[in-house]
Amino acid sequence: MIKLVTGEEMQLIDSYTIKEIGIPSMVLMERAALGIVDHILKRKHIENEKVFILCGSGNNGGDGLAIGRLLGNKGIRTNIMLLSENYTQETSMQLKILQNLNIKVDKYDADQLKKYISESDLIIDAIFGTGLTREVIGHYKDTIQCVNNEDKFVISVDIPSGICSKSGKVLGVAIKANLTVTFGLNKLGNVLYPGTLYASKTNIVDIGFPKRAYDSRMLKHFTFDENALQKLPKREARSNKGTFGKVLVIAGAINMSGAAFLSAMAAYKIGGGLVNIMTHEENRVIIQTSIPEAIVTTFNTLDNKELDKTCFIEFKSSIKDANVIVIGPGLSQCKATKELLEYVIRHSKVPIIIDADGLNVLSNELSLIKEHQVEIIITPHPGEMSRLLGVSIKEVTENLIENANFISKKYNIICALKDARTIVTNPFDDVYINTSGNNGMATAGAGDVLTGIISGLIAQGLRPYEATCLGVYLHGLSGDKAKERVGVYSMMARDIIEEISKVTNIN
Ligand SMILES: NC(=O)C1=CN([C@@H]2O[C@H](COP(=O)(O)OP(=O)(O)OC[C@H]3O[C@@H](n4cnc5c(N)ncnc54)[C@H](O)[C@@H]3O)[C@@H](O)[C@H]2O)[C@@H](O)CC1
Ligand SMILES: Nc1ncnc2c1ncn2[C@@H]1O[C@H](COP(=O)(O)OP(=O)(O)O)[C@@H](O)[C@H]1O
Ligand SMILES: [K+]
Repeated sequence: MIKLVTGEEMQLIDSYTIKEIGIPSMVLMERAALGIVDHILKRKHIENEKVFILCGSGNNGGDGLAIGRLLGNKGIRTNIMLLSENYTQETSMQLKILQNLNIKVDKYDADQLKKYISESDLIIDAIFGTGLTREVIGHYKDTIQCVNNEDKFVISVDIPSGICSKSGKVLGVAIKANLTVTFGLNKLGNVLYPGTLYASKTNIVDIGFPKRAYDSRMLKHFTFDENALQKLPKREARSNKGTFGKVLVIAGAINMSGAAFLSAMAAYKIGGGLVNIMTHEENRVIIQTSIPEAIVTTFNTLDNKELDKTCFIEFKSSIKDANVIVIGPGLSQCKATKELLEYVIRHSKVPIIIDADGLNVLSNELSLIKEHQVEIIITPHPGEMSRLLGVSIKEVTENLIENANFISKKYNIICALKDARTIVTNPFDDVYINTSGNNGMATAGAGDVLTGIISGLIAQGLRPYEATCLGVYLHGLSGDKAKERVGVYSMMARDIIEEISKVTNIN
């Protein structure tokens, strides 16, 4: 698990380290500067290059001054410009050290700035870090625009200047970096859109924050890297298909068998023991032919699109047998879907994953999930979430974490809000931010695959929140493998399924 922090949280970690532990601020700053210099010195022809460092008045600017000093020591041609005059204590001390060494530091001058930018090969952005609190205006804005207008390699110190460290939003204007080197823990702003596009590649350097400084805080945001594959459920040697759980997939109205197929296939491919598909009677043959490994039970609808109630006899025993239930993919928004959903919520004793049309039906009657007895996971995309919350899609996508948090808390459920950075929340404020996946996955059916993966993980015994976070991560990773094989243009949902085995086959 990789923790992520807001600027505010990082500042608390900074001040705990400095005030409670006693590591001097200047020591941290020196290590931060050394971390950046390491990256600069890795450049192939750095000895022939010219570096230009832009510094603000806060400690991010202090890092910049220290970088300038260390590069000067290495004989690298460096120009430094300070953009303002009300320095923090540390930045004043850094400036004093540079003065003692007779290192020139320019004050802001628009013409000189343009000259330095055009002369340099590498620009170091140390204007604002985690202390940015408001819109960037005036000569700061002009400076950032000047940098962005020239095609130079830019390294941002900690976070691209102009990006909000908590939300990833651009506060007016922001540096477009080629590389961001961040300290201690990665900042949310470097991971969330649009900030992540400005940060480009992000490297984290350890500057000596003691582990206790992180552990003493309730850090709620996290992400995964490939180490998360260790969390895959263990497969006992002495086992049978019952060991790995039973998934019930309630999916597929007339002519919509595809969604049921994709969810069920994904549930099998991730290791679920047995999948029972409950689908419309019309889909029986196609489903049985396309996925003979699945058990098929069916329901029928009457002329008015209500459910033919005789199906409840078989339905009851399917629900009783299942370890996890998926409901919604391709069900359509008819009365039957509402009846099925209501029945499942009332009678299930196992976790329920509600997706697609299950969510659309739910948005007309959220009271259905108010008094649920079991864990509920919803997997909306922004359109479905906007209907659930009665707000615009823009409001959803601009505040993914807040919206996912809100619905999780209000209804006591798990929410996987799907986007290019899917967010998974629970009622206890935990926030998983997914960084796997790619734009090839913006293809019909990719969401059905995700539901199947999550259900298969729950069937094998993972707890619902853990399964949802891991499922989202593995889904993205499978998409990344599919990108390598077929590329983003040709990727189809079935390509993601095909790659699940490559992702899980780790031993
Ligand atoms: N000892 C420490 O505290 C350490 C801090 N570090 C660096 O310090 C940074 C955080 O430093 P600070 O908290 O001083 O904050 P920043 O350096 O991000 O700058 C904040 C300063 O800019 C001003 N400001 C904020 N928004 C502005 C705007 N829109 N227009 C103009 N001025 C604006 C603030 O009033 C403040 O003076 C980190 O990102 C990191 O780079 C590192 O050196 C590691 C150690
Ligand atoms: N640009 C992207 N980067 C990463 N993941 C993406 C991107 N676009 C889509 N996805 C993922 O693909 C899936 C699409 O799901 P969804 O919109 O429900 O599709 P459908 O309803 O067609 O099945 C989600 O899990 C989403 O996170
Ligand atoms: K910066």
